[in-house]
Amino acid sequence: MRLVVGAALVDSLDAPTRLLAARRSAPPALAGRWELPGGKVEAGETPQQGLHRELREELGVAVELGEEVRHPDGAWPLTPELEMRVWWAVLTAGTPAPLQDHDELRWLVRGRWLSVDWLPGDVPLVTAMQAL
Ligand SMILES: Nc1nc2c([nH]c(=O)n2[C@H]2C[C@H](O)[C@@H](COP(=O)(O)OP(=O)(O)OP(=O)(O)O)O2)c(=O)[nH]1
Repeated sequence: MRLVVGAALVDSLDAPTRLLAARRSAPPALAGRWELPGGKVEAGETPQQGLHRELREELGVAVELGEEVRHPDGAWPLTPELEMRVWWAVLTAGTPAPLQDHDELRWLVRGRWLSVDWLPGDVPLVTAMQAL
């Protein structure tokens, strides 16, 4: 099982109102669907280190991580081969730009966090986040 890490990038850790969604540009099977920015953890990295690296590469930003958005079993199942862990995050430097892997970014207002076409594995996750 390969671990994917994602950021629930919001405007405030205490009272989040806006959530950043990113639209994938590749591969063809996933292009056009929305996800949380992030990616696969590499050998020798902690999940948090991998998440900081992915956010720097994909969006050109630095963040502060908050609490983990926990799944009761430890990680959110994505596919038979992939599972994801997610942390709340706020920007500390930079403005997110679709530098890599994405062709559009969108801040979603709370109450409308499910208004984009998320990758299927993200729907239960974003539903749980919005209910917190
Ligand atoms: N980043 C991210 N990936 C997700 C989410 N939901 C979801 O099903 N995935 C899937 C899509 C991909 O199959 C996988 C993440 O792989 P990726 O291709 O983004 O990883 P990566 O940037 O490390 O790229 P690579 O090493 O595969 O080239 O997880 C999500 O919310 N965020």
